[in-house]
Amino acid sequence: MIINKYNGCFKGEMTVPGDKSISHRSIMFGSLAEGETNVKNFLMGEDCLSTIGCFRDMGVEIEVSGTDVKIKGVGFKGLKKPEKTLDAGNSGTTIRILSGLLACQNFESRIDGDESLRKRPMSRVADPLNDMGADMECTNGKYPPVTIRPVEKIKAYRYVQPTASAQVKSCLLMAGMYGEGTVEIVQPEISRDHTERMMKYFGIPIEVEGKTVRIQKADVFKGKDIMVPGDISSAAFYMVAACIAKGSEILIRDVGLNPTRTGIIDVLLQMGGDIEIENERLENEEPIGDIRIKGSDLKGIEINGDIIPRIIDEIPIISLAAVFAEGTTVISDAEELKVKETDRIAAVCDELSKMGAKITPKDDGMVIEGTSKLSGAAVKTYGDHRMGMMLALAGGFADGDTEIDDIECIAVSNPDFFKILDTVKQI
Ligand SMILES: O=C(O)C1=C[C@@H](OP(=O)(O)O)[C@@H](O)[C@H](O)C1
Ligand SMILES: C=C(OP(=O)(O)O)C(=O)O
Repeated sequence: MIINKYNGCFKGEMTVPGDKSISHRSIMFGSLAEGETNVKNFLMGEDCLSTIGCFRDMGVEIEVSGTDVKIKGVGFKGLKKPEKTLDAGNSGTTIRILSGLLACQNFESRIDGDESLRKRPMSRVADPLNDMGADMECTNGKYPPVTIRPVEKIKAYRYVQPTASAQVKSCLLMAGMYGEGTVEIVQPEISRDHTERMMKYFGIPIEVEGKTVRIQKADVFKGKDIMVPGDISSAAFYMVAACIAKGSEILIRDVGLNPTRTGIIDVLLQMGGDIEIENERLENEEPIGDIRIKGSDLKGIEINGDIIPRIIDEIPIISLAAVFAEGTTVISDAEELKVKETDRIAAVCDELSKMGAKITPKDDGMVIEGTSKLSGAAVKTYGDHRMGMMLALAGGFADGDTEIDDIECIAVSNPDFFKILDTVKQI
């Protein structure tokens, strides 16, 4: 795909598709509930469709109409043995959280994914699950496909997480629902807490105390209606575009504002961004509101420590904001980027460098010297949706044309990325 330089700014209102993390979890808990769960504003992105596929393969009836999803819950113990290997596609969230659930079923299962997923570590869930008494086997000790066999029982367990990860936490919470005693997870920093909130919403016995989360064996729970807020990780791309382009003013309505996800707002404010939150409210235990962003002069900052889990998926687009900021931005403590859909430290640095950015990788992040200038180049997404969307915007701000090798990957989290951008683009 060829991207031409944008000549104007961004003005107007938009909504973004439903939150990916919450959409995944709505299928998981809706399937395990008794009776119907109706989900509105579900993200019809490929990752969430993979989760739907996995539950359908385990006998759950799931009807999709537009962005509405009706799940006919089979109950806590009602999943059926899949006839084939479950396919998590490109989705780390699907394969990791599902592993915790599959570990507690009375049937053997196998779950696999695409070429990118097959390179992502599964030992981070297999090791603690096996310590709890599960029987999970990874390929070459570490990777998908994984095989999970039934066991007699899942034991009480306390796990101190070496790295903040909502996928690992959620996986263990899933297993904890079926366990014989308390499962306690201690987080180094608080990662996104959508699982905890959704468990509370469904009446599952979960307890949160600071960085510690505890779960007891769950009982039957009933289906509920779920309204999925807009995905702040998708909104982040438009927020940065509006910050960079002078004269812009956009309003993004109905975005999830869960404090474990709003690091992008904090980072942009600290960089000098002009951002206001309006119309804040709570929908099924999740905060939601509207975000107003105006074009502004950005400055470089240091980004590290406990904000990292709150911006983990936003770092590629924050890197682009840093290119258009005055001064240097240093991102540290972000080693986790190396095990996403691609190594996002290397990919961001290599591709933005091709466009003339002054960006240097380091072991746990990158250093970006703001130059406010990019030149069109031939760049690669590595099949990573967040790289695709970041490079598309980088191309719009670059002099000359930018050629992106594979833009299809953006369908993983925002199939309407360009359509939404066009609604606010001023020429
Ligand atoms: O639980 C989730 O929904 C997610 C957790 C994060 O991964 P980690 O748990 O690996 O940090 C994030 O990067 C991913 O996009 C979604
Ligand atoms: C890392 C991501 O997703 P997942 O881990 O679910 O593949 C992402 O969406 O940026």
